[in-house]
Amino acid sequence: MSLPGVFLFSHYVESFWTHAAPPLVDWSGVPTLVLLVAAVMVAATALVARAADTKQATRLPGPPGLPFLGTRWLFWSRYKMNKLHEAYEDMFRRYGPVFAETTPGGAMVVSIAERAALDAVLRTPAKRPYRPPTEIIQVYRRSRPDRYASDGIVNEQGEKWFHLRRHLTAELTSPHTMQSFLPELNSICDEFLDLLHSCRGADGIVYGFDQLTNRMGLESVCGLMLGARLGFLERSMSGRAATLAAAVKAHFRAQRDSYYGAPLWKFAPTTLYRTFVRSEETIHTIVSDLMEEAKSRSRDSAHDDGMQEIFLKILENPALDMRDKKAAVIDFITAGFETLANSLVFLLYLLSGRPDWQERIRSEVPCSGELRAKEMAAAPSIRAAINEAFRLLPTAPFLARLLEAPMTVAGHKLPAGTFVLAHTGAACRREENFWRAQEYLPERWLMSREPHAASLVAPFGRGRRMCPGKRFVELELHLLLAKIMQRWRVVFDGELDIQFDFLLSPKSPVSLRLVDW
Ligand code: HEM
Repeated sequence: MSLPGVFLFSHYVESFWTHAAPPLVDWSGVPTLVLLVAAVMVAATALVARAADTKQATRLPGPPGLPFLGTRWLFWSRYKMNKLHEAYEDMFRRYGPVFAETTPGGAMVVSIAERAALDAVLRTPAKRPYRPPTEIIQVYRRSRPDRYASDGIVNEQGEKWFHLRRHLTAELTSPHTMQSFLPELNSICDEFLDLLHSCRGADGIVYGFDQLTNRMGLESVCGLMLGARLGFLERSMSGRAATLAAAVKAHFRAQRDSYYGAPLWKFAPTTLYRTFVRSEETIHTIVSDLMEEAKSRSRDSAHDDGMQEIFLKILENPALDMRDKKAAVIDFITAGFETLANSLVFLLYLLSGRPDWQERIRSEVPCSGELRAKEMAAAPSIRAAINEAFRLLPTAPFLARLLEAPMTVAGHKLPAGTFVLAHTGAACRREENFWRAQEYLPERWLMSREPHAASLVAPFGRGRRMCPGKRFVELELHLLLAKIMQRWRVVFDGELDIQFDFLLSPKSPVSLRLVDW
């Protein structure tokens, strides 16, 4: 989720609220006027800060911070919250490849897009890497000990995180599990193509392509985690799938707004906090139902196929609390399905500008039928196309870390505990790191031209907190691309509008054209 998106996390405040106490005072009686006054003050200070923008000197370059607001005022005035990727590009232009923001609490957040500094931060081996958690998730989950025994694998730290990671991800990251899931994955991809076919107009245009890819993401990640097919790819989707997809979207947006917006949700049950709670509860209810259904199916039939493996291993693991098992399935599904769907849209969008590379892929894959490891290994152009899409347009464009030890970055000494955003996506688009860096050139992965800083491409993160879904995603994207190219060439008219929903996402609805060869 990270996923910075998922994984751009707010500053960690350890004992923000106690576990048992309700997180929020009920301020329903507080006059709206107080909030209005606060908003006016915020706007006024933002204006003052703009005037001060050029005057302030900080140890690291960066925009000036204000008391109680830090540098967040920028995201309420100069920049748009749903275009944060552009905001960071602009700040790198203004302040250089290493600059600092400040949180409303006064903590420093250092953004890095410089190669040597990124290597220093991401290559430092850490046994329990600390990725700052999303505060709103943490606050909510700690207020519900009936449902959550921990903050979950995505947000937990230290030994608790290590325990969850060890017991929850061994199956998911194993090549053996992925190989046994391959036949099922082939059939999920085939069904997705049938759905695309049935939604295509006479001109080949598929309207709402992004929503269909979300359904594919749900079907495959739920299939992987719950060991059962759930019907998200049937022609008319159940209300449940649509509700789950909408809840996950709301969940990500609320995380983004809780981090970059006014932190009023910490003091009153604002609309933002209520929206977040609603989305988390909707996801919890639906996933609980899905788990119950999957459990009764596995009781009724003796499965020993690849599909059942992950779910049953998690369910049967005595080292895990039942609440952690449920939270894990929720976290895997929320971390997995939209990241996968967005990555597919970005990949096809970028490839639409390279009809020659589409032809090349088509010439390397068999005309039809199930794809096995052998056929996949024989199509290097597919891997190159995927690598290049992850380089140029990763759905998770930066990674969040807390430095474990003091470090010198671009000549500045950062103390242990500094919150760092490693902008691998921005670094990959810099000319000093890649030859013709702004262009989609899959060929660079088959015959590299200097500069070629391959280590900067980190769409799934780095080190021990790296995405456990990587192997699965790479397999699925490979299959999907091969199968789509077997059948159609992809045409995209115009530019794709991209926004920041705590992940880089295509602005919905997306239309693209699937043209028969
Ligand atoms: C294209 C798809 C995906 C992308 C781009 C992606 C990206 C990421 C990134 C960047 C991180 C943070 C890594 C770090 O901080 O070093 C992460 C973590 C994570 N991802 Fe993914 N992910 C994807 C799909 C999935 C899937 C399919 C699953 C589950 C089946 C998943 C589950 C997780 C979990 C549980 C974590 C937290 C791991 C931890 O903190 O130990 N992701 N992902």
